[in-house]
Amino acid sequence: MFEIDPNSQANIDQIVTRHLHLSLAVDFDAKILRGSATLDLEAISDNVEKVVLDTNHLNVSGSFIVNKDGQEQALKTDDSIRHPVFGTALSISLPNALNKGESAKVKIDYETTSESGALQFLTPEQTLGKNHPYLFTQCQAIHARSLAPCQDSPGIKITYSADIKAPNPLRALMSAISVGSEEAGDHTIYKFSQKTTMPSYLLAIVCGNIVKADISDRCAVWTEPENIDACAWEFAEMEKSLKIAEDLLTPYSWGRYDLLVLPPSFPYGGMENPCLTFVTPTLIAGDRSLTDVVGHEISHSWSGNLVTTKNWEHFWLNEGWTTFFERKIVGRLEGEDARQLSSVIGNNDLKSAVEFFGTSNPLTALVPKLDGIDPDDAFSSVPYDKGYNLLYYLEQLLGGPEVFEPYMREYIKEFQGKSITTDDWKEFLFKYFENTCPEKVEVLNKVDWEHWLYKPGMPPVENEFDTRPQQVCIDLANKWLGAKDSGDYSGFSESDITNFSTMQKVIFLTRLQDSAPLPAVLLKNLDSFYSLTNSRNSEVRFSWLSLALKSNFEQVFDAVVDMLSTQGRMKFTRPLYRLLDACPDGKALTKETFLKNRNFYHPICSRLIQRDLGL
Ligand SMILES: CCCCC/C=C\C[C@@H](O)/C=C/C=C/C=C\[C@@H](O)CCCC(=O)O
Ligand SMILES: [Zn+2]
Repeated sequence: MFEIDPNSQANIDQIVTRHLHLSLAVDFDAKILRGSATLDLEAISDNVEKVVLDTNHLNVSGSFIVNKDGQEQALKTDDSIRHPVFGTALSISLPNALNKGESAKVKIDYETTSESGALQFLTPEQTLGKNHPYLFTQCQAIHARSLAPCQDSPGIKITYSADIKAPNPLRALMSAISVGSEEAGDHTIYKFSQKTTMPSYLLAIVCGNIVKADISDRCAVWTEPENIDACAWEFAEMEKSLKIAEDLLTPYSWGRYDLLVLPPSFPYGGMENPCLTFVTPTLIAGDRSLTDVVGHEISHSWSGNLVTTKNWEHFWLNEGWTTFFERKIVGRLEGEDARQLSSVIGNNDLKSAVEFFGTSNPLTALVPKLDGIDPDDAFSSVPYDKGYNLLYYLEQLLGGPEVFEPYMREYIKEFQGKSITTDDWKEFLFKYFENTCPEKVEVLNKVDWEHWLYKPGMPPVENEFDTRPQQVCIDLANKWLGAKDSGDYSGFSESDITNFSTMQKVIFLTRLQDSAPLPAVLLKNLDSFYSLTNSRNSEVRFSWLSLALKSNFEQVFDAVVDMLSTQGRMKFTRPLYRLLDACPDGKALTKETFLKNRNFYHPICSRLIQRDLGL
């Protein structure tokens, strides 16, 4: 326990799961899933007498060995080991010890509970259509154990199959290929198969009134019928991004790439569930200006889903590489200027994360220690953008894209299907350049690895991103700061930003935030010229409301409450609650708004906001 993975109690050093079969029924009245999990296990050491699985908030009614002839024999279990963060270890005694290479099939009958953190059951009024309930899961990082008993460590890779029984007319989908369905009275049983090995955090289920719009022969958008047209239009170019990623890396190996647009409480921008990426509806801007998140999730099909972190301490290998690939796609879709702007925004996010945690906080190290720590509590932009900055720095150091991109491809080929640590990554980096350009090893030996990988705070080297594409944003911000002093706002017009991309608007507003608090008259003029409060673009609206709250501009309080009440994406909700709470007259409104919306938010989001606000 805890040797290989500080966040799992499973005995993955003795026995591993090869395949998982889930047979579950969705009960919307009881708001639980009921059925069984069957694990094909293989001993990787001698004399293995038990299998210890991760569970959290599950009711287990029985564990059985399933013999070759399908006979089930009850097994003794012990669930006395309970960890406040990592859940209940389910220790199952095997009828006879297994030696290395021997296998066993174990079935656990169970049901989830109202405390299962992976699940969010929505009432009809929390959906768009208002007619049907809805269920979706979020398993990353360690919530799969509240969906099913499993070895809930990214160091274990499994194939899986499932049959999910859902009440008509609702439809179930999973992070797998749909392989048919059968009628069962007023229910339907949907069958799934995931033949590519993957970590447990990529298990995912959705069940609701969802329909599909095809984008290409391997891509489709799924969502409620009420917004299927808007979503199909918004994401019409995802096949193009998928092809760019394939050219950059290796052929796409998961079969389908579908996109599910969830109800607004979904806590993340996107979640890279294989075959079926989950995304927030806050990406629907009406002008395809927020689709870089889709580029991020597509990139996870290689970094994270094929080459996986061995445990959550090496999460940067998932997110740093994915952010790097995401920005390569942005560069090929919209030009190098866009990649540079995206890098600048990311660096600003990194600075905010380091400031929020504190520059000496161990969680701002690229590879933090997570003993006893819930990964959700450690989550921030650090693994994304400090990871990105390291890879960008290495690309420059080693001779640019023409040298680095071939290495990227070889890295994916080397480790696909595996779970690795930072040491594995670094060892291959050196080996690759020893073999291809030995003189580069000297360059690699000069990198301050200790600081980049293990020191908290900002990186030892600041990348020089191209400031030209952001200059127009900086100039406009300076013009507004000039007006602040002169009090003359006559020189502005809405056309100042009509040609700004989303990224340029975000950089412009972030630049002004650096000079906050700004006078109310300036903010009133800014909003009236650029109609920011009513922007349909969630990133622009979020940057504007953050700037206004940092200046205690109370006229935006209603718009802030509206944004906090109509979507649950933590990237927006957590900072907005903190900023509203910091306003002299915002405290009461903060608490009132949170208490009103806490059941609207996903459990992960509610818990983290409650912690942020000290409620
Ligand atoms: C290095 C230590 C930290 C390890 C944390 C691992 C998982 C955090 C757990 O909360 C899961 C996070 C899942 C994030 C999914 C999607 C994100 O890319 C979205 C980023 C923010 C947004 O765009 O909304
Ligand atoms: Zn990601």
